[in-house]
Amino acid sequence: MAEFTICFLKKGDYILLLNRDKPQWMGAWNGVGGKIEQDETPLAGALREIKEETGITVEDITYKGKITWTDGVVNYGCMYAFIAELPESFTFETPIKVAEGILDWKELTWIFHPENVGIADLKYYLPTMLNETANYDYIFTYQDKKLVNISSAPIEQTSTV
Ligand SMILES: Nc1nc2c([nH]c(=O)n2[C@H]2C[C@H](O)[C@@H](COP(=O)(O)OP(=O)(O)OP(=O)(O)O)O2)c(=O)[nH]1
Repeated sequence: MAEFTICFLKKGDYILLLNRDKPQWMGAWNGVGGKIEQDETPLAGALREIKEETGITVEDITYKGKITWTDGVVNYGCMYAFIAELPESFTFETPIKVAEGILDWKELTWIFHPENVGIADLKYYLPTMLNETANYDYIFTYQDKKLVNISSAPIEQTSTV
């Protein structure tokens, strides 16, 4: 089962999102992240992808839960989600073109606007991750490439990755 990370770099009411040049979520705004390498922990993978895709070294990063993709029978992949808080004094000029696409700071109200058709499926899990200290295991069920069901259950508060 392929394992990925998805990371949200947050500064105040803004999140640094990536509009990807390639699948998955090609052309849509999403967190940064990628495939976890062999013998790499999810946290190490998240820190590596953040550095590779943005050049930023984060210090304050928190594991926020796991999203598993299933067809209802077989789990075919998952991603570990992280939020990294950046201090108000941190500066990173955007928009900026990087190897994977375009990085830009996006305001939370823009990201979660009901008319916004340009974002990945983060509206289903990111609000809870931003607002709650509890972590959840999310199960996303796809049929014919369409998301047909989402369920979530709390993860042990002490869980680390
Ligand atoms: N595979 C997959 N990734 C997803 C989905 N939804 C979602 O937000 N993602 C995220 C997880 C990763 O942050 C990103 C996909 O990463 P990627 O395939 O570009 O991985 P990578 O950077 O290691 O790519 P590569 O160098 O191996 O081509 O998209 C999904 O449904 N499937």
